[in-house]
Amino acid sequence: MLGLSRIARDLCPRLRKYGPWYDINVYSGLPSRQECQHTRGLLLSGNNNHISSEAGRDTGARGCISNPDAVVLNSWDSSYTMEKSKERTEVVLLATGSFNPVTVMHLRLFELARDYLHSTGNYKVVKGIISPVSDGYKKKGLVEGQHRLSMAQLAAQTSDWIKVDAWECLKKDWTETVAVLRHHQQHQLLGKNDEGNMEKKSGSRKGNKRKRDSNCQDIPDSICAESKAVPQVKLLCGADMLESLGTPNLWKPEHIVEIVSSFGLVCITRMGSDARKFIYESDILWKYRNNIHLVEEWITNDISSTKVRRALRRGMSVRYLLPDPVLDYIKNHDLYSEESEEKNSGLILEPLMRNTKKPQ
Ligand SMILES: Nc1ncnc2c1ncn2[C@@H]1O[C@H](COP(=O)(O)OP(=O)(O)OP(=O)(O)O)[C@@H](O)[C@H]1O
Ligand SMILES: O=C(O)c1ccc[n+]([C@@H]2O[C@H](COP(=O)([O-])O)[C@@H](O)[C@H]2O)c1
Repeated sequence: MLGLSRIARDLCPRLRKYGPWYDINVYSGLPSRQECQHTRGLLLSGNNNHISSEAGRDTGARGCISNPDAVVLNSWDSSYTMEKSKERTEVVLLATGSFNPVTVMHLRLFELARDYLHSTGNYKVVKGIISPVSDGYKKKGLVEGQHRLSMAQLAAQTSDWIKVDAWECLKKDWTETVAVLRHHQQHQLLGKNDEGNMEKKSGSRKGNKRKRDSNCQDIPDSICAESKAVPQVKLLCGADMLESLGTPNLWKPEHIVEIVSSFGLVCITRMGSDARKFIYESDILWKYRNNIHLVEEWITNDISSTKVRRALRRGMSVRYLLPDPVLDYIKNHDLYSEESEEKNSGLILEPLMRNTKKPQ
């Protein structure tokens, strides 16, 4: 802890020579991510240390601790620095849901979110993750996780940046979404550190991938090897999922706070849901509204998995609503029928079950 404060103090004069806008002010506690939107610079720490140290008092800029546990320098005057460094905060978009089955609209969510984030000039989306929910979610009509995973994988084959992750889906028990976000954020953190360690071991810096930051020229190698900020994982959802945050006993209030304060949401509008109104009417969401990106889908498209399953049960065509390989998979495995729709019938959805359990 003290070592980190010392490093921060040490770096301050070095950075200041690049301009008066830099100041390092390492806060205790977790600021919301919107305070860290333009993160870049030095990754100083892992683990659960919330560091409290002041290393300068010039007006203008500050560094902050962003979850999970990375200390980064960021600029107060973002527009100036953006122009100067052309660096944008890297983002990983995580979509959770049943994907029962995955539809083309699920893939569209990623494209819409990426376009929007790029258009702000502040973000660079580096990856999209589809994380189908576990069978333990116990939603009515939920077919086996292995099938939902396979279909999602077939759908994602058409994209070079959207991937499917099986971690959540293959667990026997249902995992709360905040834990899925934490898992993927941790994965990003470890990934970056591994990359740094590999470079240190091999002594090489390949191509442009890990180019040394020019602000970092005379900073010790041991720190600069980890100089790229860790991508932020943000939850990607449709407006109906956002509205589900208001369903009594479905989401834990502290999880909602963590999702919107520490991670952030990218929400795509959807017919039948009024996300703006919902945010306005929720004190928690309103407080963190700067960390909720609402993306208008102008080419409205109300494809839903429920409607697709209904059409399949009735022998109606769903071609062009799902990628062809997904359609073939459904046919080959005879996936959706009246019988499959009765799966979990009469069971209580796992989150409701957990949140309404009476204390012993
Ligand atoms: N047409 C759509 N517009 C906006 N968001 C959508 C749309 N379809 C799905 N989503 C979003 O995709 C995510 C995963 O959704 P999910 O797997 O529940 O599919 P779904 O089509 O909403 O299913 P269902 O019809 O059973 O509710 C959720 O965040 C959901 O809001
Ligand atoms: O984390 C929670 O408390 C929580 C409560 C309810 C639902 N979720 C997640 O929200 C998603 C909802 O998917 P779906 O298909 O029911 O719309 C799914 O990924 C669930 O795990 C998450």
